Amino acid sequence: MTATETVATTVSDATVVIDNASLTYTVRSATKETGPRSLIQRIRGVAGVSQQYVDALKPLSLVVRTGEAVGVIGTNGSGKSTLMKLLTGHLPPTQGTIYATSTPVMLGVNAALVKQISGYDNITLGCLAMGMTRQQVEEKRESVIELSGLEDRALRLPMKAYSSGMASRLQFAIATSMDPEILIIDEALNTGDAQFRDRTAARIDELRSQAGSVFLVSHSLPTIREMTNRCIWVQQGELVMDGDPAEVTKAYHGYTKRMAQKKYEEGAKYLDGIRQDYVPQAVVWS
Ligand SMILES: Nc1ncnc2c1ncn2[C@@H]1O[C@H](COP(=O)(O)OP(=O)(O)OP(=O)(O)O)[C@@H](O)[C@H]1O
Repeated sequence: MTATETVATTVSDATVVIDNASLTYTVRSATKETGPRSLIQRIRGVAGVSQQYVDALKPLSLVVRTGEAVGVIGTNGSGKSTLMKLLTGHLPPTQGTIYATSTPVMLGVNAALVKQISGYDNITLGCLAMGMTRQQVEEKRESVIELSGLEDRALRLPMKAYSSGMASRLQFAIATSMDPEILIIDEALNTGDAQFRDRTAARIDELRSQAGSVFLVSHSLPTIREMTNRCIWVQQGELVMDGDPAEVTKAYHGYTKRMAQKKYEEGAKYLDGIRQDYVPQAVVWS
């Protein structure tokens, strides 16, 4: 990294501003010490626990503007989910600051729906949990049902009887019912069928056109190309590329292909080249 590009940030068009934010996890684990001394120390809480630090995200800055659907790619463990958790406020950054015009709504594999109650009841609960009034829930109910694409018979069943694709459909319909200004989709599309993917693509376009922003974390490069208009590549906790989805996914594929062929040295060199070309952003308020 040789230079830093200054990004003038006007409040009028930015939905998310990440200003030099990083995240280090602290992992505590039991050590393998044995013997009477270590037992006493353990009881006293002064030994037997070691602490490790994982730099999941190195300091990064990013400005996302209205109308952008940002694809987030990177190999396993590269820091994508950690970045999304910072955006939603599930984790505070170790350093730096994150600003958002409204709280991002996360639609992920773990989105909370209650397995024991029916799809219909989950619509009510989910919408209420997102802050709707009873009247707003009733007004939205039909559109949520329609977007989910689930039939009356399925919606009457407890959610524990749903396939993962059916659950994803319902999660998606509930999470987007509030027209969130910032929507984060973390791998939730992987379980859906073609019809669900088409509905999702249409809904993403709709949200973007209402001056919102969407983040889409996915390992599927065609999905990223199809559904986003900007793509960031996070690798080993670092933002290494940011740009047109076709270009970024092509470069990423160049890296993963080499690694899959066990050309590790060549892959590392290739990644270094990508890193060198990336001009990090620095946020300056104007
Ligand atoms: N709760 C945690 N405690 C400690 N380390 C963690 C925790 N969660 C993630 N990590 C570590 O942080 C790094 C980034 O993980 P993260 O889940 O953000 O990656 P990811 O890009 O989303 O991966 P994947 O594609 O596999 O979902 C990894 O090294 C991971 O081991």
